Amino acid sequence: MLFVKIVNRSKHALPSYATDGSAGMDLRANLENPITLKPLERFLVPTGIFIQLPEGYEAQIRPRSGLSIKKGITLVNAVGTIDSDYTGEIKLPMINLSNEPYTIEDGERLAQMVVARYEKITWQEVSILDETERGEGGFGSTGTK
Ligand SMILES: O=c1ccn([C@H]2C[C@H](O)[C@@H](COP(=O)(O)OP(=O)(O)OP(=O)(O)O)O2)c(=O)[nH]1
Ligand SMILES: [Mg+2]
Repeated sequence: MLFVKIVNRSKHALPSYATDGSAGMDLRANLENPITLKPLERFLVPTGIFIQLPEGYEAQIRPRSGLSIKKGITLVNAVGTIDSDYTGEIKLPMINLSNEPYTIEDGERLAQMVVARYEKITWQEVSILDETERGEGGFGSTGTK
């Protein structure tokens, strides 16, 4: 069990796992007034949540699949990274990829947060890399279907 400090300045309950097996906790908009995004409009939505991750951990902010496929509402940065030393408010850079306006309501679940360990590396500079089965092949090198 990993304990993580959180300050909740939102009007909403702490983010929580929806089911025992959920990887992410849903994050809610914390808004004074609803925000309407026109097609292709972006807005940095506040959550009112501030967290302090232990060193060696990050939080990944990921889109919600339902909202993205049904409404075209997603994160403009694809996956957000919350650094362990970031103690500011978690914000959600949302974009409307549909061709209709979309109104974000206060308390709406817009994204999900997954806490993950990461490795810090030290470069070992070499002039040539080891041979592998794939080598430099990528971008469809194994076939298209
Ligand atoms: O979706 C996001 C992405 C980032 N952040 C916060 C936490 C993160 O630690 C900080 C910086 O994020 P990032 O490194 O992605 O942004 P940057 O554009 O490189 O800004 P900086 O120069 O502050 O690192 O912004 C969010 O609240 N939401
Ligand atoms: Mg950065």
